[in-house]
Amino acid sequence: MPVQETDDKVIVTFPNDDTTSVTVLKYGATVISWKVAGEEKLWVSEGAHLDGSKPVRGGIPLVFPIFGKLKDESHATGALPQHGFARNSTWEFLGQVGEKLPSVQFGLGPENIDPELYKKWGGGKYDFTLIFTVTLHDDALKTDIEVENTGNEAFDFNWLFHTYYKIPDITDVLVNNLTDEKCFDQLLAEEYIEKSPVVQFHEEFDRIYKSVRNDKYIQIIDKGKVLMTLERVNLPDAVVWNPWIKKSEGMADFLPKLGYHNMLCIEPGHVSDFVNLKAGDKWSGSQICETHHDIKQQSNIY
Ligand SMILES: O=P(O)(O)OC[C@H]1O[C@H](O)[C@H](O)[C@@H](O)[C@@H]1O
Repeated sequence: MPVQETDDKVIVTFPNDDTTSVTVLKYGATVISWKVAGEEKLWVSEGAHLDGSKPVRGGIPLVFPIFGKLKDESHATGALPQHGFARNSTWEFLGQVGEKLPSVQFGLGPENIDPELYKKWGGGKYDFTLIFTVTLHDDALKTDIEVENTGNEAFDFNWLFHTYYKIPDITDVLVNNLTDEKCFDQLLAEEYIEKSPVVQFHEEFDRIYKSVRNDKYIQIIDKGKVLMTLERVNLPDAVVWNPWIKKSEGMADFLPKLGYHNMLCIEPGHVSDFVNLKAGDKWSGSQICETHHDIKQQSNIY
């Protein structure tokens, strides 16, 4: 069976190869596993709550309509909790939409959100539909989001795929193609131009790379070998995050405590400013995570 639905999740396997699969929890429409030829590509904490009591620590949580926590209480998203409500609402499974490349869809609207939480977004005056599509390739995973404003008022939102990759060891990996990009360092609260020829990790890391051209690949390279190549469609920003020792100690659901060695978040999104969606309009964005690729070194000079 290429698509199997249980009470709380949907499991999709590749035709004639059940070692390649993706599992999506209905809670948050969170991808909690993606295996290629039996090898897990995503990191999920051993302490993650998968019972709908808390956003999942790992996999691909979906961030909407706010990234982080806005300090400006007067903005319509100002009262929302960190990363909004998409990751902690139960989405509707809409069914299978592709066969050769198995594809499934999930939907979220105001009726699926805890009313108290929904009210925190502009007092509950916005009407919207989110359609999340997950497509399994033999060596890649594509996730698409479409946001439709089905109400009468324009609204502002952020979108982000908060993807946690599983890696052998953070101290051995580097990320390329971010040189000369503008970034906002969330730890220093400073904006500057990334000057490192490659991004490496030896302490807590939390940067929003802004307006990175979508024809740029972002690659995770482990000791000279490409682990993952990321392509983005209509997602200008990329957050790169590793909590390192102290921050992971402070997260009760982050286990084992040394787990930061084995994870790296690269999160494509539209977060450095808001998308303003007029009544009746649609917006969409995609991330494509590919496991096979040569090193693609790209600069900002072209
Ligand atoms: O703990 P969470 O709410 O899941 O957020 C986890 C992380 O998300 C993003 O990567 C942010 O850039 C980080 O600042 C934040 O710590």
